[in-house]
Amino acid sequence: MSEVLLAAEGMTRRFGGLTANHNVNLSLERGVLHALLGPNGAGKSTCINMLSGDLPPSEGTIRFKGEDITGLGSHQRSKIGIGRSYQRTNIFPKFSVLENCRLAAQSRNPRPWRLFADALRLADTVERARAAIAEAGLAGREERIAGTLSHGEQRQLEIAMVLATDAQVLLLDEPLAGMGSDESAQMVTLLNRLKATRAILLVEHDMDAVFAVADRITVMVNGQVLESGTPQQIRNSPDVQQAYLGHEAEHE
Ligand SMILES: Nc1ncnc2c1ncn2[C@@H]1O[C@H](COP(=O)(O)OP(=O)(O)OP(=O)(O)O)[C@@H](O)[C@H]1O
Repeated sequence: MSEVLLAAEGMTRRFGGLTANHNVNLSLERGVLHALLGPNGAGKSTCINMLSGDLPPSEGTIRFKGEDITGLGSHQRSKIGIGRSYQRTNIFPKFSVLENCRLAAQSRNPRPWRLFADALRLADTVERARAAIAEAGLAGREERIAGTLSHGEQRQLEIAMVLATDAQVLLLDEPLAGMGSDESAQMVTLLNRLKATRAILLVEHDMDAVFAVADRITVMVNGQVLESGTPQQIRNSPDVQQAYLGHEAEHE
């Protein structure tokens, strides 16, 4: 049985006269990697920003496990299990891998200012950080200074930081950006592993990777959902082909 964790209903966002998302319906299920595709400016980042709580929708409802969370900000959403990574790497480069993840794990504690008075909670936070590091494929790198990691490892660290918050929904904004083919392949393997127990939304430009890893694909154009379906349905969709060909033609 599918378990819908996060769902957007009629989600709309206007910036002045521009409608960046119009009546978007999207649902993310546990065990499913859902990719969001679309040409530049289609509205993908706006969509992910509304799901993460970084941006309030102008209209529509966002539900987590059936409950209306439209009014919650990103910090509150992180605490209930909705985590996101950003387009640009967002780590503390001078801190170790473990410290980065411990800070992320700590951010979920209800009273972080009591942390140092509470040895048990500290141990729990470190434990969670270590587990996240291992799950993201960085075991053995705990003491490395984050800024000295390779680009690919830094993106893995970003994911480890999201995992350290105990996120059940992962909203990932271009985790493959700037990666070479070996690094991309590793990230694809990692995403495949992570989706078994979580719901993932992946915004990504690398089509090969998307088709290799996605169970479901939604294509946005001009702020609207053009098509949503299995990779096979999307690949064969005349509307999607038209949208992408049309877009490429603009750049010729
Ligand atoms: N804060 C903002 N203020 C005004 N307009 C914005 C803002 N954020 C996004 N937009 C506009 O909304 C539209 C959708 O942008 P968005 O960044 O969501 O697209 P995208 O699909 O993520 O693009 P890309 O692939 O280039 O990241 C664009 O026309 C963009 O200029």
